Amino acid sequence: MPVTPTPLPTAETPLPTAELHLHIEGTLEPELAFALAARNGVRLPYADTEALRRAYRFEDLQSFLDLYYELMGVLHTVQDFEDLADAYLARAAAQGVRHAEIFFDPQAHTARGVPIGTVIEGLGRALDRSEERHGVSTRLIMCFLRDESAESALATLEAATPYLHRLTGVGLDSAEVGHPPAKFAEVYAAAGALGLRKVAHAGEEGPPAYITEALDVLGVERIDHGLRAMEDPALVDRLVRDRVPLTLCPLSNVRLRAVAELADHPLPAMLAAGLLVTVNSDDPAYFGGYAGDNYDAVREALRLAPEQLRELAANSFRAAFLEDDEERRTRYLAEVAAHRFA
Ligand SMILES: Nc1ncnc2[nH]cnc12
Ligand SMILES: [Zn+2]
Repeated sequence: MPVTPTPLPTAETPLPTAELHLHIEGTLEPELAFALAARNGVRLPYADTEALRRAYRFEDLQSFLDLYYELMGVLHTVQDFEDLADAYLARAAAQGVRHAEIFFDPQAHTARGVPIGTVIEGLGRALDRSEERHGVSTRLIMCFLRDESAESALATLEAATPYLHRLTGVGLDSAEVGHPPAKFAEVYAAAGALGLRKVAHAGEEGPPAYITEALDVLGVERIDHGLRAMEDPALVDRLVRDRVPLTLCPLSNVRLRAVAELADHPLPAMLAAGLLVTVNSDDPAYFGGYAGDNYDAVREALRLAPEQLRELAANSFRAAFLEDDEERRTRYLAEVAAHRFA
């Protein structure tokens, strides 16, 4: 019987990373959307996957969110959510993701009559098998929709209490401008009292003051995006001093026109300022790439050096909610340090 030699790491081995800013509903590829639509008898207002892909032209965050919420109408059963998460984990693993902290938007499903238990159960099934199937460790973060009421967020946290063992933290997403973090002070305090970790989107389209408010009023430990922090030097000093991680999403920023083009992205300036920045994919099915694609794109457009890419990857593991498994964090960091680029 011939023995298959263990392949040596090749130049193509992807950089090992943690993905910390990923909306699972934003991983719904057109092919899976049509398959689930057929399975659930849902009619999509697009002729085929190509017609749907052609709709992926966004003016801003809201124009994306309109399609994002429409398309998730194909998700109904435990199996649908399991299939969605499993497909993401397979793609992420192929691009070097070793650890994924996954956002989901329960209110977008409960508003359509899908119980929160269906969502968490389905995602949980995929996450339970992720290490064995894909070699990816996972955490689950439940997001509140900031353009819904504070009462709705509180009711969502209450509805999630039977599933607390599945949740690592809470987040805040959806339309940012006009919905400042302080609106959600009560639900964040309640989540903290339940032992949940706290993150929030801030400074994607909203002003730097929303970042300050998320830190001061909500007590968040990481800022999702934080792109506009650079407009406030005192805030940058604070974020550097307190080692507050920022989960940047470069391809998302271009698609949603937060930056004109990738070459204009402030990521190199943020690294140079000493900020703990990470690279993530946000909604990869919509924005043209998964985690590894985002690393490849910034490497090329911003001419990042190997040590800068390793720094970004190391930051992702430093910023991960891995306090319950420091041994794993150390192992991942060693993998990053040992990584050699082509
Ligand atoms: N980039 C983003 N900003 C805010 N909410 C979101 N929900 C999904 N993607 C988002
Ligand atoms: Zn996001």
